[in-house]
Amino acid sequence: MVSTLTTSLADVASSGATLRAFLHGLPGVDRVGADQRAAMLGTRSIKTTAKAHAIDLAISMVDLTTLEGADTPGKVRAMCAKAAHPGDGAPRVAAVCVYPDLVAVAAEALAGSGVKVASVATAFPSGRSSLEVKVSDTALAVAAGADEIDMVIDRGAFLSGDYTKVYEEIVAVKAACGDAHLKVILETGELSTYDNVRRASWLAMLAGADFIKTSTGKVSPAATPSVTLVMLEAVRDFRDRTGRQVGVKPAGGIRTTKDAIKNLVLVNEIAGDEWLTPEWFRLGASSVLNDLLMQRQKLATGRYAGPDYFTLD
Ligand SMILES: O=C[C@H](O)COP(=O)(O)O
Repeated sequence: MVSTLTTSLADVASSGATLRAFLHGLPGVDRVGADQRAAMLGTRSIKTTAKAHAIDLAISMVDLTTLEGADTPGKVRAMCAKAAHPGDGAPRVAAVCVYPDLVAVAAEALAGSGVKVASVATAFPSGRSSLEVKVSDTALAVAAGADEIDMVIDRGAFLSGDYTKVYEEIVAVKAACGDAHLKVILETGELSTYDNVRRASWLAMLAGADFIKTSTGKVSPAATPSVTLVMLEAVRDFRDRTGRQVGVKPAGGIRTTKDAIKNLVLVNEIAGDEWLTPEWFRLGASSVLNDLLMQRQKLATGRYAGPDYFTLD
């Protein structure tokens, strides 16, 4: 059954018309219902023992990120040291995410640590360049040691209905990734509607995304609970239909332990606990790790450490 459906989905992209018909044939998202459900799940409280486990799980899912024009090799090395050994027995994070020119620095600093090197690519964050440049950006990052590539979709093409262009770019970038995993950033803050978030999620998955990611962190709103919910529904439904599991990465604006735990509740309730591992769920964030470490220490000792105890990101 699954293979028949997979085959029919493969045909979906055989022409622009069939792709459009498929994406516009997806059920519409009930915006009010999605907002209410996300808000309701965000109020769930968890017991202290479960909280300690949730904090460590969240730390292990962090893609510790720096994407600033002012980034230096020194800053990236310091981040990598913290990513691999956050301190006080906390688990290592999932990945360090940097611009392509800093991949080699991160790869050297993280060698043997188990922490992956992720690189944004494809003319991040706007995606406004030729396909040739995007593919080369990707190939260079992979050659420098990236284990994971975070590409952006062409939002202009998507919003003007040129789904084939978006699809073909993802397929080409996926090919340039080789063994590296591909995360496809939808930039949901520019997609206007939840229906578009659902369509872009399916488009990325059909084209071969290993992960779908909400945002670049450069556009607001970024990873709202509602868009994460819509994307979790999409990966759940995609797996039901094809048998292939795709990961989810909310990114941008996730700053506190509360934000992180709300995301874990969403994953558990919407996609299911098979997504509750760093293999299938990531939190893209520049500063949440410090708060997770502070709350972790508070739970263990009953008090907060001084403000200079944790290195600043
Ligand atoms: O992918 C991650 C984002 O770029 C980080 O955004 P943030 O600085 O809001 O945590």
